[in-house]
Amino acid sequence: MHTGTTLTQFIIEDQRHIAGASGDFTALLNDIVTAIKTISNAVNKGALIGVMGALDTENVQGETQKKLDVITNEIMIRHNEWAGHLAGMASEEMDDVYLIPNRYPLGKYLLVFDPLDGSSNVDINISVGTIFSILRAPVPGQAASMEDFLQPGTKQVCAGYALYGSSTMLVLTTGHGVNGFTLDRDIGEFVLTHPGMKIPADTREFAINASNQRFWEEPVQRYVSECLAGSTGPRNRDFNMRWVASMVAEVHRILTRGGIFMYPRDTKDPSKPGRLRLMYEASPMSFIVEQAGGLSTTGYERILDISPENLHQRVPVILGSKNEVEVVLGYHKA
Ligand SMILES: O=P(O)(O)OC[C@H]1O[C@](O)(COP(=O)(O)O)[C@@H](O)[C@@H]1O
Ligand SMILES: [Mg+2]
Ligand SMILES: [Mg+2]
Repeated sequence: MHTGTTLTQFIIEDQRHIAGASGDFTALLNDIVTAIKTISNAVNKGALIGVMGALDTENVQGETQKKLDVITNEIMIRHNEWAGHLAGMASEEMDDVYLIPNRYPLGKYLLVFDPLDGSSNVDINISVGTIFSILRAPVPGQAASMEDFLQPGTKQVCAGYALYGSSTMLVLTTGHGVNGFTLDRDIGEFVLTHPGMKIPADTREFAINASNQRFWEEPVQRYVSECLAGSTGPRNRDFNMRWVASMVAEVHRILTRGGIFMYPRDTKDPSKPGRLRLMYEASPMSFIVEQAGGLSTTGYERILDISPENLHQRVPVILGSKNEVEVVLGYHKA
């Protein structure tokens, strides 16, 4: 598909090759895209419309919610609940499954999302995003239970993220590679600008929150200290470091120029095997990274193979350039 193609045209063409495609998926994605455009406007307007700052409420993870965490969650719900494509929704900002109101028909898909990723950055005007994953409802047309959502990442029909940065971009996969679109506000359409995104296999750029160093396991301690030793150490080359504290921005950088992103298991809070959530952060990002030729692991297993036990389960995440992730994997096996 040539650059300049709109996202709507792209998806229609993509789905044309799927036998028995009913158009439901295309319509669902269209609703998600409308929600993302609405979120992009709200994030972009920021203080102008009084959406900066925190609320005195906490989400199920015990995190203080930002106003925009709740506003973006509402926008995703309102744009996706009515059209009859979904049997249920789940989100970082909602304890349980969101049941589609009786007045709307039920569909054959499930939508899981992180409405605002990187929310610690929203008040300081650093890139944030939205992450989403689409699964099939085990029983189409029937209200989904929590168990219906607990499917391994390999079962995803589609995964994507929106990045609200200097430009608003949408990057997604339906299992046929990864494509990036940029929002042209003049025509109100996402336009294909980054066809067939591929992660370079090698990199000299790592991303990790170094303030957690004393809690890391030995394999990660070793990997990071060797990167820091650079050309004076066993890796014989210098490395650069980045940490944006928005997973969407980190993954987008890696899709664009390579790199390795790590939020590994640490001993900071033994009850938490990681910081990032499987269903609406690690799984969709792993589908995208693998479709772009990268690797995504906990250090011990492929993230897409994990069978979820609950909606808000956390996992360690190590993803990015294939050859570099394999170095870290090797240290976990050593
Ligand atoms: O604050 P830390 O430890 O640097 O963690 C940053 C990580 O937390 C997150 O912000 C968590 O996501 P949410 O903002 O959606 O809760 C990730 O985007 C990011 O990679
Ligand atoms: Mg997040
Ligand atoms: Mg979030």
